[in-house]
Amino acid sequence: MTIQWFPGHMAKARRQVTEKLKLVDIIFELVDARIPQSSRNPMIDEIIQHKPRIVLLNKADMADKERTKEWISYFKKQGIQALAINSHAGVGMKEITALAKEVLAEKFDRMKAKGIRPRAIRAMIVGIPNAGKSTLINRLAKKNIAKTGNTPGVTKAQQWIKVGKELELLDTPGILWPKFEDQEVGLKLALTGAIKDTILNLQDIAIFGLRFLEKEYPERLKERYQLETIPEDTVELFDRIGTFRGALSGGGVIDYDKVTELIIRDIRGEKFGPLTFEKTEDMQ
Ligand SMILES: Nc1nc2c(ncn2[C@@H]2O[C@H](COP(=O)(O)OP(=O)(O)OP(=O)(O)O)[C@@H](O)[C@H]2O)c(=O)[nH]1
Repeated sequence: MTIQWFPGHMAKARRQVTEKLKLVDIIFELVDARIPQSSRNPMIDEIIQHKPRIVLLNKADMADKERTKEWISYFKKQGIQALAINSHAGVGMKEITALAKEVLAEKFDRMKAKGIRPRAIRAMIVGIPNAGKSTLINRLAKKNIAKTGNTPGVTKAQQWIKVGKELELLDTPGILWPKFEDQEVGLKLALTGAIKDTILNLQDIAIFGLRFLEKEYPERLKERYQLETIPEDTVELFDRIGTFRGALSGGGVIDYDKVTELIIRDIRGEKFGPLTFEKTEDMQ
């Protein structure tokens, strides 16, 4: 969450994923279901080459269910299987193995036809910081962390986590960078807590959040702050929210810093219900 990405870090992160690619049959690309596009690494296709993959839309509990369905169809249209999960509560865990088996069925059938003894599917999780990689690994691991240095082709002993009989997971995920140079992507990453607040102007984040709510979920915005109408003027909107929530400074005037913080906290804290900040129809 505190990573500052510089070209050197990016090259190293990429190398680490590339090195481990040959150890696994499949990549689990973990994204945040609230921002399925902005939480992806911009070079992911190039990095993982033709390795089979599944996109896991994590934190699905915090995302708009209808939009999540649309994103799953979107990925499928691109030829990528996708699944909504909640690593925190352990929802969708069994489905991960089932889907991996489905994606790899042909490869494993071919291995069987050649007389190769059946083995567990080997997988690695990759994703940007805060996507939930550790939470997912812990959830899948339970207590089944097994050290196996005898995997053919493994020079350095890798820690594999056994997930049932049919899946083995590398215990260290690949951490990749987001497309942070895009201002809107940055704002979405900040609103979902994926990047440090200090990188962006807090008021910009709050305003982006409010205008997003106004456009996509106006009733929820009105209800939360008891607004009959949503003022076009941002200062007026802040004033109305600040007055309603009593975000005042010592002298009784609106404290815009307090208003900013409470808006961001409300959005991150699901006070507007489950939200998804991007739509498949906006993809070119
Ligand atoms: N609501 C919800 N929260 C989740 C879920 N998965 C992870 N989280 C939370 O998201 C935050 C980040 O999770 P981590 O597992 O630390 O993320 P990470 O990808 O390992 O992060 P880095 O170590 O920074 O790369 C934590 O506060 C988790 O509790 C989920 O499915 N639902």
